[in-house]
Amino acid sequence: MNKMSQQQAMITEPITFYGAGSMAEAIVKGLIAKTVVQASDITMLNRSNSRRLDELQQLYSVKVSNDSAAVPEILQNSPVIVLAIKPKDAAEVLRSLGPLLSEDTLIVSVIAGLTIRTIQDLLGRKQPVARTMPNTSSSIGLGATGISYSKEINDRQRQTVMTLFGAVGTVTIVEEDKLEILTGISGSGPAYIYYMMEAMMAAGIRGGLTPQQCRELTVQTVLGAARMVQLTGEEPSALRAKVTSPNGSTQAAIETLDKGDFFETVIAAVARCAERSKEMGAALKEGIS
Ligand SMILES: NC(=O)C1=CN([C@@H]2O[C@H](COP(=O)(O)OP(=O)(O)OC[C@H]3O[C@@H](n4cnc5c(N)ncnc54)[C@H](O)[C@@H]3O)[C@@H](O)[C@H]2O)C=CC1
Ligand SMILES: O=C(O)[C@@H]1CCC=N1
Repeated sequence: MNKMSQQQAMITEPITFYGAGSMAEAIVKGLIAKTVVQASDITMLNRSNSRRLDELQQLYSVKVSNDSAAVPEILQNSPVIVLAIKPKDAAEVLRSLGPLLSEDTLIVSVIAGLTIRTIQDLLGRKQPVARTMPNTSSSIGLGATGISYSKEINDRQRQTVMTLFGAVGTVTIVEEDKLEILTGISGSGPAYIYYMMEAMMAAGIRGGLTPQQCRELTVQTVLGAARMVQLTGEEPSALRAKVTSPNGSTQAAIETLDKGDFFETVIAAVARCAERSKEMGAALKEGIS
């Protein structure tokens, strides 16, 4: 795996986000905050929700459209199209998109499970594709994005993709068959951490702390733990050992987690996430034939 951190270059070509939901907004918010792309170069599309588009336009000064008469021309004139729709909507969108593309239009997909091969089959052409798996922390510049490229992609397009996602966090290039397990760790991962935080806060409230106190203590604890791993370079297991006094309170807590098979349960959750991504991809592939 090849890791790269933030890139400072600018993207000067128009980018269209096909789908204007949580993930598209997270990326756009991060891009605008880093001024890597001018807001006037970004267009966000959805099917019908005009209120949502108005909100995005007001927040980020981007262009927006859900006008079915105007959308084909927007797509035809966009050298970079980011697919940010749900997997269930992907087949229909890709089939209609294929005939509108130029040979070198770059397709960037954030859709879980959807393979490069299926994207090209649905488009009906061997388009340059970057299959990516970002996460919602991109909105604050702390995303972690996994990327795999189709062989049709050129160096300039690779650079555009690196700039796009490097501006909103770290980028990890992987073989395409590793993107599902990567989804299990970093694509869906924020949700597991939030779930853990929900449980810690609930425990604190049950123990008599105020919700505000629980929130502050939990957030700082998670933030501090992540930064400790990052800044010390130590393994999480070594840092855990430093918190865990023999026969102390932490050991008692870890033993309780182990009774619930915590470690293996997390591994099973990541594996099931990866498997579900594959299932979603397979369903889209089956839809072709
Ligand atoms: N939410 C997350 O944490 C992550 C999501 N993803 C991927 O991002 C993709 C989008 O997910 P979310 O943003 O969470 O979904 P969402 O439901 O918030 O957004 C989907 C957007 O697509 C639009 N859309 C649907 N059909 C359309 C059509 N025919 N034409 C134009 N627009 C259309 C919807 O109006 C909506 O704006 C999914 O494929 C998901 O796998 C990837 C990484 C993380
Ligand atoms: O839950 C999902 O399917 C998407 C993919 C990664 C995060 N959210």
